[in-house]
Amino acid sequence: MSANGIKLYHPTGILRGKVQLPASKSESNRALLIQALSQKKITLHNLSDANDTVLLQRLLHAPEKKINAEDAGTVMRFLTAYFSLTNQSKILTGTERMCQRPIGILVEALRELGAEINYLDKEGFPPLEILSFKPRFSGKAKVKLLGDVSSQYISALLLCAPALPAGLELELEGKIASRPYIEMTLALMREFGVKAAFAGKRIEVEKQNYAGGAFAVEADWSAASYWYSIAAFAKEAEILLLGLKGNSLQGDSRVAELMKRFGVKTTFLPEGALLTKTAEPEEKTAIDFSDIPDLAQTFAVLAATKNVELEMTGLESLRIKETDRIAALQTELTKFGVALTEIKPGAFLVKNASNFKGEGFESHPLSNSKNQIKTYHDHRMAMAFAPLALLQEIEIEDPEVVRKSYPKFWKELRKVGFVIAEV
Ligand SMILES: O=C(O)C1=C[C@@H](OP(=O)(O)O)[C@@H](O)[C@H](O)C1
Ligand SMILES: C=C(OP(=O)(O)O)C(=O)O
Repeated sequence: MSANGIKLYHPTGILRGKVQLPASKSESNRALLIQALSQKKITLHNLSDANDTVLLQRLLHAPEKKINAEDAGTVMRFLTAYFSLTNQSKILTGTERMCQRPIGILVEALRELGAEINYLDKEGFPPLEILSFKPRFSGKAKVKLLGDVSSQYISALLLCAPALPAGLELELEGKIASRPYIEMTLALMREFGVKAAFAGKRIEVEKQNYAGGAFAVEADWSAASYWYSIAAFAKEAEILLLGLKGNSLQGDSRVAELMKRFGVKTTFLPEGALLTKTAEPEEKTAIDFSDIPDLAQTFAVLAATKNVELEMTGLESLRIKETDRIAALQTELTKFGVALTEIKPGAFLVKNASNFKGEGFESHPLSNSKNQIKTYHDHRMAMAFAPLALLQEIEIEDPEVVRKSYPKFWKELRKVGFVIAEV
């Protein structure tokens, strides 16, 4: 699909079928980094087909000096640590947006460890020139860094830590954002025989070698969230998300419990997770997104158009993702008469002024002039708004954007009856 835009709708609102999810890009990218750092043979099964993963796999072993991480945050941050600490001289850049996403906290930590890194444009942002690594610590390296901007800096350092001459001790300062992603990193390290101690705000990793072995990447829970939203919007839904398991390394698996409040039930079957629409949403609820930032857009759009008053906290990191997700949501939700209002720093209230009760598609205030969704180079904008096609025909700009995490998204929508055409 290489259209400027697509229009989509669902003729019946009744959804039954089996759906394929992508494999987790977060797990895939950690596993790929561990594989590159291990001297033993590591076999990875079910790697994600997300562009973020395909890209990392290629760039880890690319002979070129100039490396382009495109719009992939984990790729940019993981490779910065990897090239620095394995002493590979590289120039690391990305899209225009990537060059506006901060990386100073990670670069500072790497410099303290002994990496020579220069900023090629703006201080604190890509592009970077990575020159050399001369360890500055004779014993265990100790670094303090802020934990409230991006957990990807912490994961990047942890993944490379076992290869440092005498291990690493990280002391996290401030709030720890996206904590489940740090836990996922440590779990993946453990999977390959590397132990770490995470107590309070201190994480310690001794010098160790990654063991060989095999690992199968789980299905992606962040991607699953759009299907939950689809189930909530449907008149009737029974959707089987193939391969999705309850006991997951991914923090975003919390979507299963949270979506009960929006009337979607999950039943774990041997084949995957069965989503069933059982009720209409609660009228008012609150969710803290500090641990689950990638779910924020899913819930904001769902609450907004289902007339749920939703208090969203822990949104501090949303302005430095693929786009300023707060601004993007505010602009697009206004089209539905919904305000996303800041009530204190990092906290927002979703409130629908149009009194729509979510009862049916004809009565929805979404009028033809308002049904064009802009996506701002952000895959999650496209996927979070797509379920609105169950209410009325909508247009989504730049459908290709989903390739970052879920290239087959539109194909899977078609399988359960969505009608999609290029515009
Ligand atoms: O480590 C990871 O795989 C990720 C961590 C999170 O980023 P932050 O730690 O920057 O919030 C998340 O938003 C991103 O999609 C993936
Ligand atoms: C924020 C995301 O990705 P990244 O930070 O890795 O670009 C995301 O996938 O929503």
